[in-house]
Amino acid sequence: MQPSSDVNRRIARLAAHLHPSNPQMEGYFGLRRANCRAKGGAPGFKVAILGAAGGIGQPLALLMKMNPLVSVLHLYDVVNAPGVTADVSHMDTGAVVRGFLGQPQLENALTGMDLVIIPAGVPRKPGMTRDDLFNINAGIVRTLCEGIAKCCPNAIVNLISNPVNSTVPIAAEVFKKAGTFDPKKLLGVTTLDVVRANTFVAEVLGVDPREVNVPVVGGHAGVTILPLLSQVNPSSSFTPDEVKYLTDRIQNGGTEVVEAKAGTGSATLSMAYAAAKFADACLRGLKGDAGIIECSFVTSAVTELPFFATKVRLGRIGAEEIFPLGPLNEFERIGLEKAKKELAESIQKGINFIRK
Ligand SMILES: NC(=O)c1ccc[n+]([C@@H]2O[C@H](COP(=O)([O-])OP(=O)(O)OC[C@H]3O[C@@H](n4cnc5c(N)ncnc54)[C@H](O)[C@@H]3O)[C@@H](O)[C@H]2O)c1
Ligand SMILES: O=C(O)C[C@H](O)C(=O)O
Repeated sequence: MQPSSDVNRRIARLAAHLHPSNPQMEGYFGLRRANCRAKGGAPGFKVAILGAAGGIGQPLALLMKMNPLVSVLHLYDVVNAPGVTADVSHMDTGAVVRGFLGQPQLENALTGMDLVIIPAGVPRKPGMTRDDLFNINAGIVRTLCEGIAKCCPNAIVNLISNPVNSTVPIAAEVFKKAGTFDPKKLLGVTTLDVVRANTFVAEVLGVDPREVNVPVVGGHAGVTILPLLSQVNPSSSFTPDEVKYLTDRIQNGGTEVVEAKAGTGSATLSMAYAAAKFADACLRGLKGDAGIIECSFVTSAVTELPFFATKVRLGRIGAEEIFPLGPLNEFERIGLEKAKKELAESIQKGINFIRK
């Protein structure tokens, strides 16, 4: 009799021939080498990226594989998941990586996850608004959220797919229909607006962007992106021309990238950075770290709208506290009214997509 470890090794070798590059893929029948490896024993969280083979998904997978709070990383896409999974899984960091390809593997990708990050969907081309993506992305987000409701209803969801002002209401309606909606756990990712605001404000002030924090409230499209320059930390003053320049640039930062990429997509690298920063904040909150505050588009009573982005405190159960807008100046009050008008329509459009 051969010892069973020898037999297993032979089976693994044979399987590697048949399935040479995909030992981490769902459906691989040999030994799961990555799953078998000792991982240094660090406890961590299970994170899934849906749309992991895309422009955002790939660098985000890389950044999440580098996050020491992640113990298991599931990479799901309808195309190219095996290649991205094989590639990322060779990084010598702690997280175990597994790949999942196509709808039949969605449930296994989601089961047991603590955090699900969704960058699945089509990006803009020059001349398009984010709302022009609604027809394709709304259906994608609905399907993925139905999977979350079924397989990991307690997971925190970070929703990146545009138009965020509508996809977050879509996700909320899907979860309500399934009876799993927890408003604290559904977070629209607006971190890129804050990242851009910090960068552009730091340029104007001539300081290091890491020392600047600009609250950006409202939503994630055009005039709904409302930077509160009167509340910049550290406290700073701007001329009216600077306020106008900065507000326009922050509101149109996405379009600036879409135009520069000239038809090949929208922000992917800065977005992956922003998504990884936000996901890390969520994980630190889950772990019990205190004082984690980020802006996010969430279910909110801060205005009369059902969803709104403001600063939130992230904790063990998600967005545990939602902060009010704080004092606004006249320019910001006018901006807020414009933002609310557009937001109301985008939110309703998302709700109607599921209810009607
Ligand atoms: N919230 C933000 O700040 C922000 C910033 C940048 C981009 N975005 C949005 O993120 C989305 C993705 O952008 P990108 O540049 O990565 O696009 P991309 O086309 O490069 O990648 C999208 C990925 O989603 C996958 N996908 C499509 N349908 C899917 C499904 N049903 N299930 C799983 N995966 C699916 C595609 O196969 C692709 O790999 C776009 O909607 C874009 O507008 C949001
Ligand atoms: O602008 C886009 O379409 C992508 C994203 O929302 C962004 O702000 O970069």
